[in-house]
Amino acid sequence: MTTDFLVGQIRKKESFLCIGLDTDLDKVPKHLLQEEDPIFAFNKAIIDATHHLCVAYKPNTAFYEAYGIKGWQALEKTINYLNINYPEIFTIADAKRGDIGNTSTRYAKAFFEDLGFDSVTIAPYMGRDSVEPFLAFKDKHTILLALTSNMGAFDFQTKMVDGKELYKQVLEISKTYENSENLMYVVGATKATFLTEIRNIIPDSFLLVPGVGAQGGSLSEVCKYGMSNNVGLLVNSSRGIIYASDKENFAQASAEKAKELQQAMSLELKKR
Ligand SMILES: O=C(O)c1cc(=O)[nH]c(=O)n1[C@@H]1O[C@H](COP(=O)(O)O)[C@@H](O)[C@H]1O
Repeated sequence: MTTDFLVGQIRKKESFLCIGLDTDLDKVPKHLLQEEDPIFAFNKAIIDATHHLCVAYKPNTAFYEAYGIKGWQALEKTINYLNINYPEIFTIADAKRGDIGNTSTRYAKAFFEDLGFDSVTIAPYMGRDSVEPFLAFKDKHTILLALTSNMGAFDFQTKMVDGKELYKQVLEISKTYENSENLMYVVGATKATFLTEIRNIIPDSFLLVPGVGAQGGSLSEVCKYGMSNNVGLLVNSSRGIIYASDKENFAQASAEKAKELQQAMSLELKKR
């Protein structure tokens, strides 16, 4: 998917919501556990109830890998279901990969070619040759961790390196990578005030912003400091939406939570 198409969808739906499909069988409604594939049954119900309110879905692969082959099959069914039924949706494999070039090429094939995701999250720690194999795929997006939402972000990401915070070095150096136009970045919603300086370095890049909802980040702060001329934001909520209820009406309840965020996003878009 091109970035222009994504921006068009954001304008049309008045939403830059990404719903995180962090599907955990300890948290899904009990009646689904009798289904042949409870993970897919849960995801399908959530997707059917919420697709008009969001522009992206982000399955975090940990939640699928945790169930072995069955989990991986559920992930494959989920991405196929999205690509066939809702091709206008931007899909993110939240896998946080990155390795020596030869290995990164195989990860890129796995997520972009075999599974058919539009994007994948990547850890930048191994540098240029670990990221460029992902960037080589046309109309696919590589979402580099810049400043993450967790407390551990302060262990390394904000440390000074050559007179500049490490996360700023990640932003600046990654701009020199081949096909860097295919880069997006992760910035946690809990770090919203950092967004002004981040936007000075990458004024137009899309940011995946997790951390509203369960982690306490503020949507209005993220928009105030992070919105660009082309919106440039995909704001993710996982638990805050998908576990709104553990009863039969769980999908409807998740749609209500998604609608609350979509309406707040619509207001933010109108402010600009
Ligand atoms: O890459 C991510 O998506 C990510 C980066 C980050 O800095 N913080 C973060 O929470 N995430 C992911 O975003 C999702 C947040 O989930 P909730 O806190 O339930 O909304 C999880 O899948 C996290 O793994």
